[in-house]
Amino acid sequence: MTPPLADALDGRLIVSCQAPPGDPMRHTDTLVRMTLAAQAGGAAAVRVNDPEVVAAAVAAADLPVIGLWKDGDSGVLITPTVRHALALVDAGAAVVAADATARPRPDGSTFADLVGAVHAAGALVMADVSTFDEGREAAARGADFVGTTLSGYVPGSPVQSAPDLDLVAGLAAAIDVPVIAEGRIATPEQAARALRAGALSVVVGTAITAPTALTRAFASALTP
Ligand SMILES: CC(=O)N[C@H](C=O)[C@@H](O)[C@H](O)[C@H](O)COP(=O)(O)O
Repeated sequence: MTPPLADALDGRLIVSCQAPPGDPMRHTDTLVRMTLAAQAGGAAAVRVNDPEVVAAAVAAADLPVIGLWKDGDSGVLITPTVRHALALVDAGAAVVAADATARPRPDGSTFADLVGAVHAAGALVMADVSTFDEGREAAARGADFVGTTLSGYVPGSPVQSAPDLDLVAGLAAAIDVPVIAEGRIATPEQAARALRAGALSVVVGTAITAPTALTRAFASALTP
């Protein structure tokens, strides 16, 4: 069944308002300001890391918040356990984004366990996958959205500088669950192409909300 939230996301942009550890932008008020800027610019939703930032974004903005909680040093990092997922629901996330790759989760739970817990708590789940098989499996396990977030970041998926629009198209043709294109979408044209490939909506992070990474790209291009 398609959730009503899918109607609000259909054909629209989701902005990922995150900053990596150690980045000067990793500051709750700053990330809330990014969220408000995304809202002012016409985003349909935001994707936000950490329960504290999720709660602050939910309080400040009038947009659905897709929450994730990146934790750990290796393996499954994006919302690795049921405890992390439920903390995001408590913080007000409309959707919990979680790693749905085939790798073991640190609490021994399955992705289906996480889906069941989040649904029971009243929120939806976005499965972050790296391959076609993972996307199909996540849909079968009850994910409400499947995102191509982890393609290129997990062994077994193709490393490339462009977005993985083949994965978007393959999943969109094969599963009933809406597909969200995410990862390395760097221009408005690429975002539009992702929709034409079959995505319900498109997440853009670095190209909009990462001044440190963007500055680094310009600065290094000027270095002889
Ligand atoms: C792989 C991983 O951990 N991705 C994270 C997921 O939340 C974020 O670091 C990305 O910025 C996000 O997916 C948006 O992608 P891009 O910044 O390429 O537009």
